[in-house]
Amino acid sequence: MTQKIVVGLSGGVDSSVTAHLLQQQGYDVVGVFMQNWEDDNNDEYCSIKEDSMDAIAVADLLGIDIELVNFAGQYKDRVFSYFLAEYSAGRTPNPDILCNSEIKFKCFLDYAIELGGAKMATGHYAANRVRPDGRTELIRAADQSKDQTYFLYRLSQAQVSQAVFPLGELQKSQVRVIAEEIGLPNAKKKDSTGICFIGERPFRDFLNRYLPKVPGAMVTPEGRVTGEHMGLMYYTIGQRQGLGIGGEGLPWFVAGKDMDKNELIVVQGHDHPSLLKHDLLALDCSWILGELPAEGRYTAKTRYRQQDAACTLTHVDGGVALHFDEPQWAMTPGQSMVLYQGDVCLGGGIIQ
Ligand SMILES: Nc1ncnc2c1ncn2[C@@H]1O[C@H](COP(=O)(O)OP(=O)(O)OP(=O)(O)O)[C@@H](O)[C@H]1O
Repeated sequence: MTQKIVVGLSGGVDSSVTAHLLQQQGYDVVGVFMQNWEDDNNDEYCSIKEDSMDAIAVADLLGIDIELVNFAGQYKDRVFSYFLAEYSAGRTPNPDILCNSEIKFKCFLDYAIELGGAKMATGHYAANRVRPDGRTELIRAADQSKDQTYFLYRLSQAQVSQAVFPLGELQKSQVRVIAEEIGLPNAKKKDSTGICFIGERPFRDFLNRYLPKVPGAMVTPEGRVTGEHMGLMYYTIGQRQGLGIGGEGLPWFVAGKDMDKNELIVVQGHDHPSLLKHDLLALDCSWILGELPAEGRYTAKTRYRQQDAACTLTHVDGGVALHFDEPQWAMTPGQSMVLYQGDVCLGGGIIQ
């Protein structure tokens, strides 16, 4: 009997090619399109309707069944509420990471099992491999420029071991060629960008719909007032655009927030010492193999689009401390530190 596999079909190129490749491997493929966001005002920035129609067209072309499922309630409770709480606390969360561990690889996985699938697959650029001890590890994608392990670091052993990532060995250019060869209607569709529920909409307007803005002073670390900020939640460490202070000398950057005084700390110059730090504390950690990595040498990323950097890990109460060989730029509270050993993604935690 052919094995059933449930594929997350987003209407994009990657998941469409994923479904096709699994068909070729002989699986009985079922597609599922998830709706994770419901907007009451049906605005112009929301592409869910269009994406679901694309997913249906792809399923039609491939000759597979497709189910539409709504996880918007779960998304609000488990991802969006965290997103708002973090912004209120002056931090910069990454909701797409939580969406993977709480929705795509939890609600979706449960649903896939209900549908009779022994496994679930997505078009993520990542791979997994069973180790000699029987546990499954998460591996970087062959296409280093597309690798998405950073977004998957909070998956548990159970989640990683039930996932299939057919694009892990391919380059994105090969995926596009396959998409054209099989005549996918969406072969030229652009990659999605940004946080999924915000999409291309203006970020400040969106956030202000949910959180009140409290303007305050913009100050240098020495306490000199340089202007007014529009609300601390709108700014992130390392931000240069939108500060409204120009004039003489080097450009200005956000270097910190004083939540008690409602002040935004700004410094002049990309390489100002308060933006460059050797040390990092990560709490609320999650480890793919189910155990805290031993103290020692690793590499780590503190943002997605970044080469990982050499560091030394030590254990601390409730998490890990990293000391980087070279100072890292604009490490941001609320963002994730993701730890690697060679090509293996070990997990990570939230930067404090
Ligand atoms: N709305 C959705 N419904 C079902 N699966 C989804 C949905 N959004 C994303 N996924 C799954 O998660 C994978 C990674 O999502 P991501 O948002 O990174 O997509 P992407 O790289 O733009 O891929 P794609 O080209 O397939 O949209 C997708 O390839 C797909 O398998």
